[in-house]
Amino acid sequence: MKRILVVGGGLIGSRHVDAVLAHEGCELVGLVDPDMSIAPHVPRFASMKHAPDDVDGVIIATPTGLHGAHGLEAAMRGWHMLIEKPVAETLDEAEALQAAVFAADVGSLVGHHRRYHAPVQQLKFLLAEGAIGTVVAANLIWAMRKPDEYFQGNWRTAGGSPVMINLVHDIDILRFVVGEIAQVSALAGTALRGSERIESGAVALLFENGATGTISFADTTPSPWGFEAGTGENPNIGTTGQDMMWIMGTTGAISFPSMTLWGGTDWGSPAQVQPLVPDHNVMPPLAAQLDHFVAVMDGAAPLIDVACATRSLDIALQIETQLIQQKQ
Ligand SMILES: NC(=O)C1=CN([C@@H]2O[C@H](COP(=O)(O)OP(=O)(O)OC[C@H]3O[C@@H](n4cnc5c(N)ncnc54)[C@H](OP(=O)(O)O)[C@@H]3O)[C@@H](O)[C@H]2O)C=CC1
Ligand SMILES: O=C1CO[C@H](CO)[C@@H](O)[C@@H]1O
Repeated sequence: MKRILVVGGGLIGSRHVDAVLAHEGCELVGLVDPDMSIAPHVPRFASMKHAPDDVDGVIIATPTGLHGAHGLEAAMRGWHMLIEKPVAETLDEAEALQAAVFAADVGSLVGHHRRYHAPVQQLKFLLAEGAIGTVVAANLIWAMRKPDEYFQGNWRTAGGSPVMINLVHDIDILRFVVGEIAQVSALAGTALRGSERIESGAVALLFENGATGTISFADTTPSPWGFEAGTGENPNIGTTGQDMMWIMGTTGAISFPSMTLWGGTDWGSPAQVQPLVPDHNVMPPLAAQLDHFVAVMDGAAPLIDVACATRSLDIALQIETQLIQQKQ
């Protein structure tokens, strides 16, 4: 039985609390959050230093700017950690965390939970085995209308750019299924909410394997296209089941999450849909991620540790920096 502490009890932290309570291999030590009125049904601590020492693993679900400090504190106490994405706010913080995790010899996992979706894993496998030949291009959309209250009176007022909160997930799945990203070029859309925050934009990508990609993103449109809408993964976000990622290769193409596989090599006849049975999640990705965290605590290789997640952070920061520079 693994003793798990959750730090941060907001939108995602409360889902982690529920996942830990539901996991038969885990026992919830409690929740750390300065607001002692939330989650009164579980043991509560006002800060990490008030938590007991006999913790096996900590789930860090605090605002992004606190991930680095909370991760260092967890490493100093010898706790394995699952840190929400992005792994940290800056590359310096992520690198310091990487060094601390290594020095403390604790396991680390970063909450890019989309990697646990069965269709994402199937897509990675299909591309690797050449189901569409050599990948030439990947196009992705992440667009939804976030409620204005989401940005009011909290850390997201300043730090709520969809690049750091949402696109970092999309960047991570592109890295996971297509390959490492070598270069990015980004254009910012006009902000409509009257804040300095980035709200929308377009990104061009060059992968190390020579493929190119595009991302179109916005948090200001009630669009049907985005990972959450397409897969139904987030209970707070409506599901449309629409595709949001289209990948093209030398012998075919595939769209996600419908996993519609197209084949055809000749411009004289239309591409044909090929038979493919999409894989389905056997458990919610957050539960699968927790299962994997238990395995990591027992010595398994993490699917995405601090070092790997730092590469997704790096790409997100490059995009964010270009967008901010255009607004100055
Ligand atoms: N993987 C995923 O699907 C998701 C990941 N995330 C990531 O998780 C992180 C949190 O996001 P989200 O849940 O939306 O944010 P919330 O603001 O909803 O939750 C953060 C919580 O942490 C609390 N908190 C602040 N300071 C501390 C502290 N020192 N110790 C303990 N708790 C503290 C906040 O309290 P208070 O409000 O009083 O400051 C709040 O309750 C972000 O990094 C985000 O990118 C977010 C959503 C989904
Ligand atoms: O990480 C995340 C941040 O918030 C989103 C909602 O706005 C989630 O859907 C997403 O998975």
